[in-house]
Amino acid sequence: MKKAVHFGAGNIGRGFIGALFSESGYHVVFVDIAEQIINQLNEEKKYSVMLATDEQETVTIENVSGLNNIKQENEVVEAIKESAFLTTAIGPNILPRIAPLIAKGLSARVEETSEKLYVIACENQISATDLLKGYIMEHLDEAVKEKVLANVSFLNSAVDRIVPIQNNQGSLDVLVEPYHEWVVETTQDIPPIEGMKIVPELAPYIERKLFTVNTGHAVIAYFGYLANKETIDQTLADEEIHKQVKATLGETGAYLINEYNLDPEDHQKYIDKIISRFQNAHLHDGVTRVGRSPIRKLSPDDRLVRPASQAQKAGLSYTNLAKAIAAAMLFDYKEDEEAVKLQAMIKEHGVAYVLQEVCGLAESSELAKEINRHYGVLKG
Ligand SMILES: NC(=O)c1ccc[n+]([C@@H]2O[C@H](COP(=O)([O-])OP(=O)(O)OC[C@H]3O[C@@H](n4cnc5c(N)ncnc54)[C@H](O)[C@@H]3O)[C@@H](O)[C@H]2O)c1
Ligand SMILES: O=P(O)(O)OC[C@@H](O)[C@@H](O)[C@H](O)[C@H](O)CO
Repeated sequence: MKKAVHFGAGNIGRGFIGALFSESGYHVVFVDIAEQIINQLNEEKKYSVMLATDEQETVTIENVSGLNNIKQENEVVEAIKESAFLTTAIGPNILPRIAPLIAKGLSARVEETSEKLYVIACENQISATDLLKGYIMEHLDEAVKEKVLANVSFLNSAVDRIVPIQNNQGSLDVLVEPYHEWVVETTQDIPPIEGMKIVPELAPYIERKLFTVNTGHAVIAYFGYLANKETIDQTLADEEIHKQVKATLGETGAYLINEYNLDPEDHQKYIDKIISRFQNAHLHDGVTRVGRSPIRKLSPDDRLVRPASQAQKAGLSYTNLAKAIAAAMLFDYKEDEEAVKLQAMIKEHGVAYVLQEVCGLAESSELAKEINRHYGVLKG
């Protein structure tokens, strides 16, 4: 049976990418540090993916197993040697940590076979696979690098499916929204995978996805958190926040339409569809999950700062994005390591310092001034 090795047996790993490989006739080897999930995958050899709809349709995902990347390095290397695809859904910050083991696997593989391997990072980050490739290259010597570059294709991608934190401790089953989109950038002929869409240029797809789905999500999460809401759908029921989301997506929309020559009517339909996805009450998607890792979300190329600075450059409105950035800076959720770090930075050095160090915005920039103004108002 064909094999795919997937790093990260979490929500997107089991609920989306791993499921698509299994449905496409692959045996999926999940690699993770979560011992319990790995043991369960090896014992149960299957799990269910349930759709968050009234009917709760369920699909059984079979041909799965698990490996622990800390305790089973050699087995992971073997799996990399035997696989046609290597994918990740582990979080952008974790990619540098798994790179040494992937490098080891690729080194062993290219010594034995010149069969193509496709490496695809499925993270919410622009050029995540290119970044992963860079981290891997740091661990390869020159001769091996050449072979890896000849036999391994590194493909960027955009992934879209809302998978909340699961409320079923001890079970491998995953509740997911019905909608999904996986776009992979390549001009090569690659083995077909159910649900994978191939495009020659990813930029319009990933920017449209990140700056609509993830920007909208972030706005709901940060304003919802400030308003003591628990879930995304509950927050969106608040009229003021709903208006704020629409206004912010109006700003990212104007930038996207301008940048990628999108049809404004089609883009409005895309926004409406996404807002309806956020309203799915079956998901119980927490504002603290969606707002997680605020330092990552406030970085220059992510869902808030990049569309705001791009809009500013294009002479478009960015005031609602600036307000959302200010709300993100007030996310003081104690169980989120990055939120704690961000609050400590603000307390010690002030907002202007954080805008410079985290968001890459000079104090003198109009955008930084606008964010600072909103921060003052929101903080009260
Ligand atoms: N959940 C969603 O709705 C969604 C949708 C699209 C994209 N994404 C992206 O997918 C990625 C994963 O998100 P998720 O929601 O599935 O997160 P998750 O926390 O459910 O899954 C991440 C998995 O990675 C594992 N992990 C963490 N550190 C590791 C390490 N050093 N070695 C091996 N495994 C490790 C964790 O144990 C966990 O099982 C993120 O980049 C996220 O932005 C998520
Ligand atoms: O995964 P993050 O932390 O980058 O973003 C949180 C959510 O916006 C995200 O997981 C969405 O649910 C997902 O991107 C939908 O496709």
